[in-house]
Formats: sequence, C-alpha cells, structure tokens
Amino acid sequence: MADEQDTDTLLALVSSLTHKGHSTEVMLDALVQAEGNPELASQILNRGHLGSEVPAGKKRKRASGLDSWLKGPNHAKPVSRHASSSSSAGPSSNPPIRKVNRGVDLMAVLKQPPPSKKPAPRKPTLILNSPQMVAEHTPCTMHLSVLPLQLASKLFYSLEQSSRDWQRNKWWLFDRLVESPHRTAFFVRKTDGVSDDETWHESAQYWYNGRKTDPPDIFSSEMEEACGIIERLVTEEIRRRPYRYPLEWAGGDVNSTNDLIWRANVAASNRYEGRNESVGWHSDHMTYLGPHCTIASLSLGTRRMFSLRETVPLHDTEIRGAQTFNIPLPHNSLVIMHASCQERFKHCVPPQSAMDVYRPTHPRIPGGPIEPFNCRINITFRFYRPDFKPPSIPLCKCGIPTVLRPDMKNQRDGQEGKYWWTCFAGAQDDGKSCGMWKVMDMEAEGRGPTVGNMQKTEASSSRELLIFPYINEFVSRLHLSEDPSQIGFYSGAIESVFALSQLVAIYPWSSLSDSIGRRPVIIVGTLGLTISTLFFGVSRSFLAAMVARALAGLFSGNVSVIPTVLCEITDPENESFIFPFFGIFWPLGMVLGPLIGGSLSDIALKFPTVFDYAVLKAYPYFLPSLVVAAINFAGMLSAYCFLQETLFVLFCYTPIQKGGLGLQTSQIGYALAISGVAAAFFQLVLMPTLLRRVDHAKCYHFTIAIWPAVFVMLPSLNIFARYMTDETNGNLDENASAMLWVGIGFVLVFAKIGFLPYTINTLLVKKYGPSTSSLGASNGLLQFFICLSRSFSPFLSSSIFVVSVENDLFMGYGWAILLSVISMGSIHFSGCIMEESKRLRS
Ligand SMILES: O=C(O)CCC(=O)C(=O)O
Ligand SMILES: [Fe+2]
Repeated sequence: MADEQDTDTLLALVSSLTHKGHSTEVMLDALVQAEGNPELASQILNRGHLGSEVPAGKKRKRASGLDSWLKGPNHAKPVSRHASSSSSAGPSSNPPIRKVNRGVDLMAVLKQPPPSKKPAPRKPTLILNSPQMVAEHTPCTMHLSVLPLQLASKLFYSLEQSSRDWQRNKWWLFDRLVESPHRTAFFVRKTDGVSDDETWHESAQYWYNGRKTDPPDIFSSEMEEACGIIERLVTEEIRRRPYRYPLEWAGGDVNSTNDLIWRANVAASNRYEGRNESVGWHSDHMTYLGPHCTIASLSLGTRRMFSLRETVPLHDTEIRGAQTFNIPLPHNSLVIMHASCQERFKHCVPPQSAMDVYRPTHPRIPGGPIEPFNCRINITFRFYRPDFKPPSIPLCKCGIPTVLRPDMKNQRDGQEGKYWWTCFAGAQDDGKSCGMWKVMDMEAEGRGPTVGNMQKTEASSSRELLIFPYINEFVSRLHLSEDPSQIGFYSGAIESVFALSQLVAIYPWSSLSDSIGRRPVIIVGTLGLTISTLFFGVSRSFLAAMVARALAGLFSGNVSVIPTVLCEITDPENESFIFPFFGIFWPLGMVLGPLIGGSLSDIALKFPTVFDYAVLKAYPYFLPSLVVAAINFAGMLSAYCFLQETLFVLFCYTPIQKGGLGLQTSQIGYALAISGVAAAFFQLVLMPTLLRRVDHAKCYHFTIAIWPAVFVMLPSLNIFARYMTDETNGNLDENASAMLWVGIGFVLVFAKIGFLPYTINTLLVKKYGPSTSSLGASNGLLQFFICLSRSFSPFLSSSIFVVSVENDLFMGYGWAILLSVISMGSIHFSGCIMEESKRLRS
C-alpha cells in the first residue's frame, strides 16, 4: 500500500509519529534513509539517529511513493530546496488527513484496512511514446502539433515573458509554510461569464491555496485562440469515447451558439525552469470541476516527462499491481485527461537527470535570432461547472470552502464511488485542519444536470444483473484491455467455455443416466453447478472466471437428462402441455434473473449503511451469484440458459456510434426481462396450441425461418438510434428513445419465436428416435449438437460483430449479413427435416 501514498501523505505520517516538530527537509531526509518507510523514518527521528545507519534488519522494508518520486523515472536527484508536494493542485486526493499534528489517530485514517493478502507486485514503468500507447494504457489521449506552429511559438514567447514573475504556490505543511517547486498562474476566460462574475474569483483565490489574490488574469488573445482549437479537439475526443460517465456535466452550454460538448472557462498554468523543477504526485481537486472532469493540458517549450500512476482500488490490490506510465511531452502537444483520470490516476512532472534545450520554430521578433530555452510552460484548460460555483461549496469548521476529493481507494473504474468534501488544511490557520469530512451527495446538494441524469430519463439507475447482462461490465472491470471494443472477445470466451465444457460432459452424463439412473445424475450435476456459480461470483481474474464457467458447464452437462425424463413421463396425450411447461423454466429464469440480480449486484455500494460487509464490497457479484446458485439448487437449471444471447447483449452494450445501442446494463436487463415474458407467453400459450394443431416438423421449420429477419432488424435499430442521436450531447430525446424501445421490444418478442425449436427438437427425437431403450443416448446426442453449436456460436458471433464493426465491413453491418446467410442455411436443413417427417408418416 505504501506505494500508493504520495509524498505529502508520507510526510504527514512521519509528522504524526514523531514526538517533536521537524522541518520538511529533515523529515524528507529521514524518509530517504528509511527507504520510504514512514514508521522507520519516525523512529530514526525520535532516536535522533538522522545521518546514521538504518537499523539492521529493517533495510529490506522498502517500496514507497517517496522513493519513486525522489528517484523519478530517470533516477534524478531529490530536490530538497522546495516542498515535494503537489503544489498547484493542492494536497493530493488521498483519504482525508484529519487532525494533522495529533498523532497516531492519523494512521488509522490513512491506513485503510490492510488487504488480507499480499498486494500484487507493481509492474515495471512503461514509456508511452505514441498517442496510440497513451490511449491504450491510460484514460488520457495525447495529441501532437495541436496548434499552428506560429501560434504555438507566439503563445510560448508571451507566457515565457510573463511567467518570470508568476508566484510559487505556498501552503502550510506541519507548522511550516512551504512553496511549490515551480511557478504557477491562474486565468479566467472573458467570454464565459467567469471573469465578471465575482463569485468565481474566489476559486482563483483557492487555486493559490486560500491566500488572497488580486483578481485573476484574463485569457490573452493567443490563449483564447489556442483554447478555441483545443475545445474542438476535446469535443471530438469525448464523442469518440466509448462511454460517458454518469457524473459528467451535461448541462447546456453557457454560450450555446456552437455544438461543443466541452468548453474551458479557466486555465491554470505552470512554469518549470530547468530539469529540477517539478510537481509531485497528485490528482487535481475537483472542487469547482465536479466529478468525472475532463482537463486539457497543453505543453510548450522543452520536452518534459509527464507521469501517470493508477491508484489501484483496495478490492483489486491482490490481483493488479500499480504501474507507472511516462509520457514524454514535446512542445505543442496536448494531453487530455479524460473523465475518470482524476478518480483513478495520479500524475506528476518529475525532476529529470537530463533535458534538451528547446528552440522555437520562429524568432521572437521577425528576422531576429532564435534563442534556446530550458523551461517548459504548461496550460491546463479546465471547465469550472456552474453547478459547482463557489457559493455552493460547503464550508468547513475553519470557515473556509472545503475541497472535493474522490475516494480513489474504493472506486470501480471511476464509474462509481464516493467523493468527499474535506477541510482544506493548508489554506489558513497555519495548516491545521478541523477534520471536516463529508460525503458529497449530488442529488441532495442539487447538482447537475449530468450525463447520468439524462440517461435516467428512460430507465431507473440501478446497476444490474446476472452474469450475462453484466458479463461485459465484469470483463471491463478486469482491465484485460483498455480498448472497450475488445470486451466482446473476452466475454465471448467466458461464455463459450461454459458451452464447450458442457458439450464435453453431455454424452458421459447421458450414458451414465442410462446405467445408474436419472435422479443421481440430476442431483450431482445441480449441486456442482451451484458450487461453481458461487465460485464465479467471487472470481476476480479472467482465469478464475473461465475456470468457474468451465466447471459450471461440466456440471450442467446433465441438461440432456431432463428432456429424457420428460420423454419417459409423457405420452402423446399430455406431451403438448408438459414440454412447453418444462420450457417455461428458462424464460422464468430470464425474467427473475435480471430483476433479482439487478437489485443485488454491487449492493454494498447501493445501500452502504445496511450492507456494510467487506465481502460484498470486494465481490460485487457475489450476492447475485448466491441467489442464482440458490435458484439452481432449487432445480431451475437456469444456468443452462444464461449465456444464450451473447450477441444481443453485446449489440445493446456497444455504443451507438460503434454500431450498437449504447444501453446501460440496467436497460439490457429490462430488455431481457421483456423477452423473458414473451418467451413465457409463447411457451405456455402459443406452443401448446401450435403443437396440437400443426405438425411438429412443420413448426420446427417455420419457427427457424424467423432468424434471417431478426438479423436484419437489429442493425435497423442502430440506424434509427444513430439518426436520432442528438449531436450536442450524444443522447436520444424522449420520443426517440421511446420509439427505440418499441423497436427493441418488437425484435425481442419476434426473436423469441425463434427459440421454440429448442423445445420442439426434443419432441422430434422422441417421435422419430430409433428406440425407447436408447432414448437417453439419443437425447444426449441431440443436446451434444445443440451444445456444440453453442460452444462456438457466442464467441463466433461476438467476434464477427467486433470484426465487422471495427473494420467497417458493409458499413459496420457485415455481421448482420453474414448471420442472416448462416441462418438461411439452417432453414434449408429444417426444410429437409420436414420433408423427411412427411416421408416417414406416409
Ligand atoms: O505540468 C503538467 O503537465 C501538469 C500540471 C498539473 O498537474 C496541474 O497543474 O495540476
Ligand atoms: Fe495536476
């Protein structure tokens, strides 16, 4: 855990553990000697050992944020002149530091419950040399040569000049006023009602850590021009993102004459002189930016390294080590820290051991010489949200506005998790904190509108579901790939492994049931399925999920035995009722599954006061799995049916721009519940009538013939959604989404007719099978082939979908064409079956 702590936190720990006050430099030295271990550092200071050897035997205890910060990616020397802190961004977003200077109590707050097992080792630092690599590994995008060269030079020259007397940010760190190891300035934009709104000036004051400032500077004409270019670029990049986060701002544009979805109204600028000036690990405060903010950071001048490091949430520390990413940022490059970056990552500009000088492309004055520079100037363009205006920020007991920090240790991919209002220790009162700490509540505090509010208009917000609606979310939380379009491959694999192992197990179970009897086979299989479903609920790696699903598949290989039992207990009189009745179990599972599972997944986050159990926090899918396991145990065998509609779920989950419907998991759950109701209706009402009146083989043929039509209807839903998407906010309006839901309902109901053959084929086997003594084996063979196709079809269909969407085959709809063609093949075969049955009857 120490490796997640930034320098401020380590210093805070040392200070709290030492008897008398020490200067920052002294504490830093002690930390260096103790190799970053705060306890050891405090012992050194308490014994007055500074400068002597670290006690023997303790030497191995290393690994600290300080250590890596001091050494930096290039093992530069520590800068002891200035404070190590995050400076311009204020204290970093670690858990709140309460009662600074009041001893051990701080430890309890900072040291959250230790992980029960060893944390996963940290991965080696990776240099991200290209925009592709940055996008792949971080929630940032990098853009090179963003401004016209001349504008970039002009902006550099003007800021280089003015920044010579920018201030160093100052703040209190344990009885000492310390200053940042770089210069900083804060600007507001004229055009956005920020520069003339007095209330916003307060935010500039808090940029400088609470010290009174003159009114902030206004954007210069060059900054204004650069900002316009950057706003368009950021808007494009946000549109390109696979999903928007629920707490992102979605309100109207202050200046609504254009279609920008991101605007900047303030900028914070830093000047780093030489190779030693730096900014420590921190994540930017969100006080006025709000959660899930987007920050665009323009670099000018010498190339410096920008480092990012993920704060691995507590529940993942055993499976995932933190990794540091270094991005070299040349002149005129832009890094966009997208939504969730401040929640999940810390960033810094470390001191470097070496640095190139920078020569602008244009002279300062036409015809003049081109001078070399050794400073970097960066401008972070930011959007201060109207719903986080200074008057709306809660005050702490010190009487000053609090700061907003994310709970980095307990977030889930930055998608959810808490935010705290905490005392801004450091601003006043010699840095003493009042310990104020309060959870932010968007709704109660009347904040918004957010992207989440917009999405909620058509469905309620809870995050849902049993394995197959949430399988994509599950996979995305495993961080197998940062590229969301790859999710389908992994979820397809998890689903296929179930069917594949079921396939292997079917025939052995069937023959076993012919010899030892049906009952033991059903009981053992169901029990095994129950246990493996529970195992899935606690799996937190791809391998564990695969193993759990493989075991579930092996145990559910007994599915073929149930139709056999049905065949044995039915006669021609009652079969047209009993078979559909058996068929009701899976639609029932489909209706109940999403609804029960939906309210139970992530329960600890939804009802933190009632379900405050570590196990539920660590394993968000445990409770739904438990319930599913219980249902299995009750004999529903719903697991058999969970994993059928991979393609449909993937289609729903994929963003509209990428060819899907961009639905939330909750909405996918509702869609599946609708289809479950439809399936129940067909099984109980339509099927019995149909089977009594129409020849079974004919029924089989005509219900299979539904499929090509279904595969043509799905893309038309996407075309509709695409056409109706509001360009400015990426959402559908109420009418459009109502129409879309009618369409989804229609397709789902229609597709359910296509599932009737699953029941009919057992009847056909019973009617035309070779003999009653081999009924078990015949059904085994039937289930074997059903299963064979299921074992590769989820993977195949989701891969076909991903490949055709990614490569824009037939405008991205190649999957629909191919799957229609394949299903036409099956119509041909069901036609043959129909002919054959006619022949046998005549
Ligand atoms: O200089 C940089 O690129 C980063 C600056 C920064 O992190 C900040 O101003 O918050
Ligand atoms: Fe920052």
